[in-house]
Amino acid sequence: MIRTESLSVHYGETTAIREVSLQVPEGHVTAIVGPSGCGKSSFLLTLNRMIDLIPGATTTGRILIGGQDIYKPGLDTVQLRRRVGGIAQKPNPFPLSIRKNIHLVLKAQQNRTRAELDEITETALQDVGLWDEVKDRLDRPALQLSGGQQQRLCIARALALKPSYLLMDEPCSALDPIASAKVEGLIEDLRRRYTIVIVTHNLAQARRLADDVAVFWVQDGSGQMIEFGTSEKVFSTPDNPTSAAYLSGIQG
Ligand SMILES: Nc1ncnc2c1ncn2[C@@H]1O[C@H](COP(=O)(O)OP(=O)(O)OP(=O)(O)O)[C@@H](O)[C@H]1O
Repeated sequence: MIRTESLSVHYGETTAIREVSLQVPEGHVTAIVGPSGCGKSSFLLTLNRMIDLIPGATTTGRILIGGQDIYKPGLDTVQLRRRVGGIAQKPNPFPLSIRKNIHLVLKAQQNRTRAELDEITETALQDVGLWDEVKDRLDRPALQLSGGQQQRLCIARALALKPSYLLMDEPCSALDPIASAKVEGLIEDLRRRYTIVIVTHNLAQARRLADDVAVFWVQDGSGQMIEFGTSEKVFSTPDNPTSAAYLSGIQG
């Protein structure tokens, strides 16, 4: 389970998100929705401490993942990021071959034979439904793949590290509708095997994919969570009038 307790993110003097407390149960897909600038990406960046890499960014509050406080002093952030994988908005394969994209992330951490690396690569590519499309061109540049294939390769690269949690920041927004539907279908396949937090502007997608939905909104100058519940509850009978208007497409 991922659990945030009164989590705030500050960029210098500005508070981007204020006191967000939510729980993501094991095996669930939780969608974070809300208008631009309400702190969705900032929230996601805290969950594998990628926010540490942004100059001037600080966090307060607590985050527990699998019961462990991920901000406790001395925590190994490399290990954390293996366990909590991130998928970016724009596909970002390394400018290397398809095979090397996966070998590289594995090699960085442990000694494996080439045969073992190839086996993990095949499994990861099969997991994202890409194996049949690329098995005859594994040594060709990853950048020659279509956008949707590149995004699935990036998901395969994350899966090769055997994470338990996946963070996805608008993983379909840079893709055309067909590629987007494929990636969405893939997320559907990954659910239950992984605990997923996905940021999306696509409310229909949130409704289709998510078990739980959190609505973020800027209030008093900072992003806050104004609604949280099961997808069914949030989309049918939201408690907060602002999120009700947003979810019905009237506002935002
Ligand atoms: N590196 C940064 N330095 C300073 N302010 C930042 C930085 N990154 C984000 N912010 C500010 O923090 C607030 C939240 O931004 P964030 O990107 O988390 O929102 P978002 O909901 O993900 O937006 P979008 O949907 O447009 O991606 C915004 O006011 C933004 O300008």
